[in-house]
Amino acid sequence: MRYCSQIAVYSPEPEIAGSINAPCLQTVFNELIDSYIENKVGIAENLLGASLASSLKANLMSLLATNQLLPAGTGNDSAVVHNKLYRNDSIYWLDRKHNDPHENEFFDLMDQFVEHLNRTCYTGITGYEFHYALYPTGSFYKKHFDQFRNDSSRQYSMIMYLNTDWAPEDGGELRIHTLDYQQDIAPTNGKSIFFKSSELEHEVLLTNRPRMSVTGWLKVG
Ligand SMILES: O=C(O)CCC(=O)C(=O)O
Ligand SMILES: [Fe+2]
Repeated sequence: MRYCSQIAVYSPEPEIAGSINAPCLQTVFNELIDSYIENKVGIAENLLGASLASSLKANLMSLLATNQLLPAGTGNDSAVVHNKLYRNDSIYWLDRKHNDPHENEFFDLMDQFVEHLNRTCYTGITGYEFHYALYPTGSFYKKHFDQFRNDSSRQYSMIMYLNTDWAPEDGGELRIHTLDYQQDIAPTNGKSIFFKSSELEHEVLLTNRPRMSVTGWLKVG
């Protein structure tokens, strides 16, 4: 029995025939989901894998070099506000239309994760959106929730870090706030984070080094 979003569901784990990676991927998917159920924030170390993490990081570096990153805003389409005192990262949306093999590999992985999540937790996710994010040295993102007040389509937040050799003095931790405790998570390479977008208030602490990630939301409706 597995509890997702306060709903108890039976979660059979059938073998997926024909894919040699399937059992291994399912283990990582379950690591992310089970740690989310236990601690409100799910963490898995090897969802992306070193090769995909390094390719996505190379994409992000090249977007930076060609001035394609845009200042991130807060709020959604109708009311995006750019307030550098609140957040000062830069972003670029991933899209299958780019025909980039690494972005497509990433989307294939997310499709499998969503399929697994919907099958084992009846979450009813119907879409997603993901962007690259670069936090330059000295940047941060103040305390916030990811679900918009005027739009509840964002159900789960996912963040995947692309930072090799991250040291404690580099800062840039993801700080999770709950009523009972505060948890700081270092943005180390390949680590994936998963939590409910309406539930957890969080922030990105000041980073002392450029900090890279892919961040996104699993959506309904
Ligand atoms: O990069 C992180 O650790 C968190 C980013 C975040 O909170 C967001 O983009 O909404
Ligand atoms: Fe956030």
